[in-house]
Amino acid sequence: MTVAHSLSDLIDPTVRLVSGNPDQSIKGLALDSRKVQPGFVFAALGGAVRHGKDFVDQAIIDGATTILLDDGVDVALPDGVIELRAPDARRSFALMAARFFAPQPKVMVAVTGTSGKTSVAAFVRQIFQALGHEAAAMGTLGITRGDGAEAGALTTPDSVSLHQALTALADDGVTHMAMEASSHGLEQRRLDGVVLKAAAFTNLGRDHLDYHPTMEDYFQAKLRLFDPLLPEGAGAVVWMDGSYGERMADLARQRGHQVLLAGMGQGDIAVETVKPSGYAQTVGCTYLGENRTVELPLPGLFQVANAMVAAGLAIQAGCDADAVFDALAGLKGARGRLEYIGTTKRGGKAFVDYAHKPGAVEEALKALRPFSNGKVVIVVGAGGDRDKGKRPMMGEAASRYGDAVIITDDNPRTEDPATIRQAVMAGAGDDAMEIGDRHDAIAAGLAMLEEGDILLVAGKGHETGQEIHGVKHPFSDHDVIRELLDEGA
Ligand SMILES: CC(=O)N[C@H]1[C@@H](OP(=O)(O)OP(=O)(O)OC[C@H]2O[C@@H](n3ccc(=O)[nH]c3=O)[C@H](O)[C@@H]2O)O[C@H](CO)[C@@H](O)[C@@H]1O[C@H](C)C(=O)N[C@@H](C)C(=O)N[C@H](CCC(=O)O)C(=O)O
Ligand SMILES: Nc1ncnc2c1ncn2[C@@H]1O[C@H](COP(=O)(O)OP(=O)(O)OP(=O)(O)O)[C@@H](O)[C@H]1O
Ligand SMILES: N[C@H](CCC[C@H](N)C(=O)O)C(=O)O
Ligand SMILES: [Mg+2]
Repeated sequence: MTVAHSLSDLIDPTVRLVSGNPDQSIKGLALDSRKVQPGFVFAALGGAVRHGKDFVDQAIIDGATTILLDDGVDVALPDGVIELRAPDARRSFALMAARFFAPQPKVMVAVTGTSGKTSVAAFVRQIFQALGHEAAAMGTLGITRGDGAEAGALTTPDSVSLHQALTALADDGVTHMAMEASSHGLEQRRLDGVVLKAAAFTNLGRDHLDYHPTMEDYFQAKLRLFDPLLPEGAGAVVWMDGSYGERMADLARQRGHQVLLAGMGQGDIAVETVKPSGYAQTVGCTYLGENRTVELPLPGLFQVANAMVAAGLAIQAGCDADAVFDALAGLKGARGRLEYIGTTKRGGKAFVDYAHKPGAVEEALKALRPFSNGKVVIVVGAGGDRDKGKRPMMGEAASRYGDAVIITDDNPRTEDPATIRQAVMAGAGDDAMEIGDRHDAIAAGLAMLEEGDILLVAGKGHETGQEIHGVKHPFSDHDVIRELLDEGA
């Protein structure tokens, strides 16, 4: 439940009141002038495309009583409007949202990394649930509670929507929460003000270099989860196998966190053996030197990593380690993550996965290889209006780790689909096929399967749309495969 607050109760010490009355009653907060209502604070912030200062006049017409601005931004406000200034107004605004919408669920954890966030958050939510807690997850799949999900537009929602949602969940009895922290969300301070018990890092690989100027900037955005978001001395979990694990762990330790390391053959949670049996895996691991065996009901080595990170997060959040490791036997994969859909009449198996970056294409293909007695076919494309540099790298990973490659469209958005496909083809090599229409590409992939072969349809996972020339058409890899199998593929 939200009530009006006095402005002075909402602002952190870095905010300067330049003009106006600090006892003013605040009715709501908006980052976007189009959401302003009478009595609101409007934060006029610089964005990727525009600057909120250009919408201040409209916000005031619509009833904003208070305007929050970064220091140094040149805007003259009319008399009677309360002016707030801050060195990092985006952060101050998120902290304001946290105070405005309190309370939050009592136990919250967050995970960041290029790949694995949705899976880890889903696993932590399931572990919390198995241990008897009222739990929810927030991320790419929206807000998930029990088996139901309420879709959201972003992995990490803007700070107002996020804090409002947390409070609604807390008011509705949710005590335990697992959240995905995207690099955009961390950079844009969308999660600032969330009180975390523990946080985790999975890995860092090529993605989003349209938004972050360099890999180092991308790393620094991820680091914000450990510093400043995670309170000093709290529990951190770091998956050590990637090239950034050690550095992230060192920085987390320097910040004073209790760092739990996890990895293949290394760390406090060390995976020693993995034996696949059907689509499940028996994992032999040690936790603080003690041997454990986990029956993980999921295929793929990367899911072992995600399950171990999830276990670490739940333990760092205060759960009993024995109960946590027991709970791993009941995990279900997040929708569209290495999900088996069905078998063709000739005996080839079709999977859907959300691999839409080079490292994920590699991992997904490696994960499926043990299930194939013959070839692994991949249908894949790259998204429009996103990191262009990853396109040939995705094609390269597809042809290196797959036996046959079909390049298709995956949300070209406002770009020319053929141009995107060409960029992916450039990395995939001459043997790759190009079939723009995704339905036809999937049909061609299924038709190539013989007994024991595998088809991986990569990139869309849970998605239910294909955005072409700015228009979103209904499309689900899952449904298309099912239909084609039902029609006799
Ligand atoms: C590049 C990016 O991340 N943009 C996000 C950002 O917008 P922005 O601030 O840069 O927007 P802008 O258009 O430049 O506008 C500047 C300011 O003027 C304001 N404005 C603008 C127009 C107006 O009429 N009135 C007004 O007040 C805007 O509200 C904004 O504060 O802040 C907005 C509010 O939080 C987000 O909705 C928006 O997400 C866009 C739609 C988006 O597509 N983001 C994606 C890339 C994203 O964030 N993805 C990550 C996950 C990626 C992954 O891991 O794969 C995610 O967390 O989902
Ligand atoms: N630990 C991992 N290491 C490498 N690849 C992974 C890992 N976990 C998942 N993947 C790959 O990344 C894909 C997306 O997984 P998931 O949705 O869990 O990650 P995410 O970080 O939430 O991704 P996004 O940022 O796109 O939401 C999977 O379908 C799989 O191909
Ligand atoms: N959160 C990611 C999802 C990408 C999914 C893929 N299907 C694509 O459209 O590239 C993004 O917005 O970049
Ligand atoms: Mg995700």
